[in-house]
Amino acid sequence: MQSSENEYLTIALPKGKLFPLAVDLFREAGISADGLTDSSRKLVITNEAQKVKFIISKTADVPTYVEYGAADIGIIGKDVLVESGQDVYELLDLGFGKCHLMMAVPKDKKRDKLTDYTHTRVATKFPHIAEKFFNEHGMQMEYIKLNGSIELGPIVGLSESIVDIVETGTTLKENNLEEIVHIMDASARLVANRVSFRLKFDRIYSLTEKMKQILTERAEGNK
Ligand SMILES: Nc1ncnc2c1ncn2[C@@H]1O[C@H](COP(=O)(O)OP(=O)(O)OP(=O)(O)O)[C@@H](O)[C@H]1O
Ligand SMILES: O=P(O)(O)OC[C@H]1O[C@H](OP(=O)(O)OP(=O)(O)O)[C@H](O)[C@@H]1O
Repeated sequence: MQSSENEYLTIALPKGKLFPLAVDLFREAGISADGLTDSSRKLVITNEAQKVKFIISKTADVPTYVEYGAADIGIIGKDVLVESGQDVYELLDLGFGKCHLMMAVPKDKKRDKLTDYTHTRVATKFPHIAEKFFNEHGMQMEYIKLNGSIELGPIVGLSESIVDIVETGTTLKENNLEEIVHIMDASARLVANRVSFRLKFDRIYSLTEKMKQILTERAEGNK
């Protein structure tokens, strides 16, 4: 017999840039809850009629809630998902939150080729992705983990380079940095806990199909 907790679909949403986009998508898919707004300080928001609970989490923690089953599904950027190394089931590329991860250096300190940076310090919020990338290029690096404003690293002499997200390129430009190598593309993903996906298959599958349909209609509307 299922426990009453299993009657709910628990959804982990990241605070920050993806939050309003994720809320819009769920609303369009027919799932919402009173108080699901940017300004709310409530961490769990329940819609009893729909048997849905939203968990509002720090961005980097969404994959953890989903892997451990504290949330059945979640929305998270591919960058954060890969960095976390967490074992979740990736259901859908949501197409928003598009950006890419890259390495950048101060414009006036560019070296001739990538391998010329071997053994230098790189500041990043994504040390695992960075290390994998540099290892693949046979480069040993020193990684300095920062939690934000990564571009400061080379400006204040903390590191020679950064590995970070670029969306419009404005932050790089305003800080006299230049992208020297593209590492990976990213966008928001719908993910599921592997056990929840089996136990709550009908609900999760029909929600995924509904979202697919919405994304297709949005894409056609943009043509
Ligand atoms: N310009 C951008 N800057 C940062 N992230 C972006 C950008 N464009 C798209 N994204 C995507 O949005 C996700 C969430 O970004 P956001 O800045 O809200 O998170 P965060 O800075 O990690 O959160 P927190 O402030 O809680 O540490 C990123 O992981 C990435 O996938
Ligand atoms: O190419 P752009 O459009 O300028 O966007 C890129 C910037 O956005 C992100 O920072 P965020 O706003 O998440 O702040 P943070 O530095 O605190 O992580 C990222 O780390 C870059 O700094």
